[in-house]
Amino acid sequence: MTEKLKNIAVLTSGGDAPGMNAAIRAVVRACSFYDLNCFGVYKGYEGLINNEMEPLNARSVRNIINKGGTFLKSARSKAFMTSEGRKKAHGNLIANQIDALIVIGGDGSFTGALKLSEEFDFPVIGIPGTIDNDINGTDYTIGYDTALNTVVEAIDKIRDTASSHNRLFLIEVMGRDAGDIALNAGIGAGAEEILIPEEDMGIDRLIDSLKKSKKTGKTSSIIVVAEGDKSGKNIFELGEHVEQHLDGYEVRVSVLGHIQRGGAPSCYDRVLASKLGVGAVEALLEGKRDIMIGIVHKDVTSIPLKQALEKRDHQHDRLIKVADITSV
Ligand SMILES: Nc1ncnc2c1ncn2[C@@H]1O[C@H](COP(=O)(O)OP(=O)(O)O)[C@@H](O)[C@H]1O
Ligand SMILES: O=P(O)(O)OC[C@H]1O[C@](O)(COP(=O)(O)O)[C@@H](O)[C@@H]1O
Ligand SMILES: [Mg+2]
Repeated sequence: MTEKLKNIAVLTSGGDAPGMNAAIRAVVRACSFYDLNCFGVYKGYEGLINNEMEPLNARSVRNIINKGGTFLKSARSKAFMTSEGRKKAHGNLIANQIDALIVIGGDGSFTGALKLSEEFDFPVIGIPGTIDNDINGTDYTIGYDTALNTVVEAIDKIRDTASSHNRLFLIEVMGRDAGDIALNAGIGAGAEEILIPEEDMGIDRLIDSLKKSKKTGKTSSIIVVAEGDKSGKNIFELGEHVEQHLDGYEVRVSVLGHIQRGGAPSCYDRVLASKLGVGAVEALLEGKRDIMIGIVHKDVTSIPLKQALEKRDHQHDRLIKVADITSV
């Protein structure tokens, strides 16, 4: 593909993540460096279907490395889930003489990109951008580090109230299917208990554990609950259950919500995004396609996009033990 590679398109898709702008910037500037044309597609796959794209040059991406969100905007596109939608999207790529598409997004976006490649033999590259960190084959996804820092900062603040009022707080963090944010931010913020989607702790064990830690002299407690936890109760029901079964604490529930997705990216996310953006363009120049560019032990790596969507070995066990030990 190297000889005919001339025009690259880039889009951001799915939930926005801090560092997406830095990734777009790196893609655009790598194109400029290697003398390729870069087109920015607005609103993810929705914009691809509606032909909302324009050329970007090195100056189009000035002053965005420090900004959260994505200036290309993002979308969850229902139309792209249909074969008619994807046909339209492909038609627009061809009409604009695009040779390859770089998709910055999460597992859903990669599934869509893979369909584009399989159905129309169109070259795609994925860059993992999601706060969830739920992608196989990369140690980190863009936005995850920033989200962790945001969550820890928020929990630190809630801890002030928890300890001043001898309260137990249940704090819901994002992560529909992945417990990475809950587990890591939970350990970082010193939570007593952490509930994640990958492991059902069971409500009885939770109550027992809270009773035990109360006996050791704790006067307040923080329970971090991932959005997708498998306790079978939503966080408010869980709060009521805990209040009914545990003496001596007032219980409060706090749902952190979308503050976790916003804000200036951390330095780690900016550097990660820059490495992956450059890596994506260089991979295309090397003739690679249908891969995800990731980071493994500090090295920029590539794996087939299909593999990026496989169930990952999240290695939560060690962290769960660390959480148990450090919250004793
Ligand atoms: N099975 C699928 N087939 C085609 N497109 C998909 C599929 N799953 C997701 N997509 C596209 O990718 C978009 C983003 O996926 P989503 O799961 O919302 O976010 P993320 O990429 O962050 O996981 C969806 O809105 C849809 O347009
Ligand atoms: O913003 P929305 O549409 O409510 O989506 C919320 C979901 O988006 C996320 O923040 C990010 O998920 P994706 O990266 O898969 O889009 C999840 O943690 C959360 O469940
Ligand atoms: Mg996802």
